[in-house]
Amino acid sequence: MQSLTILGGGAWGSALANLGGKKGDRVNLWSRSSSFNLESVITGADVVVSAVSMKGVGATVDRLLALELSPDTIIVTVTKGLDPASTRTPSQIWQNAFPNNSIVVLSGPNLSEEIQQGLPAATVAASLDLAAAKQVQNIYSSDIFRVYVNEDPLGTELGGTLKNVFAIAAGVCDGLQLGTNAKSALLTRALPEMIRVGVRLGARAETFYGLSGLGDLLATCNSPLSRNYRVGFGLAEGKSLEQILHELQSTAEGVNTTNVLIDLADRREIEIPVSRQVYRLLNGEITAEQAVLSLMERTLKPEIL
Ligand SMILES: NC(=O)C1=CN([C@@H]2O[C@H](COP(=O)(O)OP(=O)(O)OC[C@H]3O[C@@H](n4cnc5c(N)ncnc54)[C@H](OP(=O)(O)O)[C@@H]3O)[C@@H](O)[C@H]2O)C=CC1
Ligand SMILES: O=C(CO)COP(=O)(O)O
Repeated sequence: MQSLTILGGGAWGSALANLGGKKGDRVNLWSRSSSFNLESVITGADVVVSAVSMKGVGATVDRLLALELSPDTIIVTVTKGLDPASTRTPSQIWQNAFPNNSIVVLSGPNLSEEIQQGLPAATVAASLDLAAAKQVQNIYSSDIFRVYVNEDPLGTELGGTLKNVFAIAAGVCDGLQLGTNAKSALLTRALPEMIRVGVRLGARAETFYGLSGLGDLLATCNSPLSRNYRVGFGLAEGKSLEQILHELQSTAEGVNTTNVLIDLADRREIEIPVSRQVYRLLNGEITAEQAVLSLMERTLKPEIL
């Protein structure tokens, strides 16, 4: 029996606590409002899963740094975001803070509401330490959750993070009722945009064709269960971002990710035309219709994949 501690009792943290308990492992679900203290659930944990949203990663890392976390404890991060100050990914932040611990990224097409209903899903546990990834694979695999492993944590993490920008675009596309052809074009052009960014940041291109990239792109861009999709849909309906986020009462990481991505792409001169229109829309510079028109009127070019 293994001891598993989930940090963050939001939608995904709660689902991961349920999934983790399927094999009889001991599971602790902790959030900052918990009555029990963090030290008691960290001590002796084989695996600690960080399921907080991006804005909580820094504070959660600091809390753990103040405690004695064993170097044998595997840290799993499931956050899909980018840090606005450093543009780093959550796994990079965790690895920097805990250089002696194995860091595993768990990411894939995993809409928490479907998983809470017991519907089947698959995901990826990725780490530079393959043994640690396999340990997480064994803990989480069940008859409703199939876990693959790979050794590209950055690519795995960036797939899940960047697709949120395109989920906003997909929500716009559906909200404006642009049709199946437009949606297909959007998703197909999104993938090379994700790969372009990922490869420049050091990820492997092929990772983006897997569950954590294309898989999560398809799930999130086609489901009203996705909060990022709902942001785009609301913008197409003419709602303000403030109103949408207020109604959502939950995390839509794509809003922050878009802003950080533009910052990063500007500094590194990476061409990200779809993301740029999402950025302009989120920041009130253009309407949803103008965003579509800008993409259609771009300079004609070969189809670069
Ligand atoms: N929901 C989903 O389907 C999936 C979500 N993810 C990713 O998982 C992450 C969490 O998402 P989700 O659970 O859905 O979001 P929720 O909005 O449901 O929950 C957010 C969680 O982050 C915690 N949190 C926020 N700020 C802080 C902080 N400053 N310090 C400590 N904890 C903080 C919240 O704690 P508190 O409750 O105390 O406010 C809560 O536990 C996101 O990055 C998301 O992209 C990944 C895969 C699937
Ligand atoms: O990442 C997710 C599914 O894999 C959840 O998507 P949202 O954060 O858009 O709800």
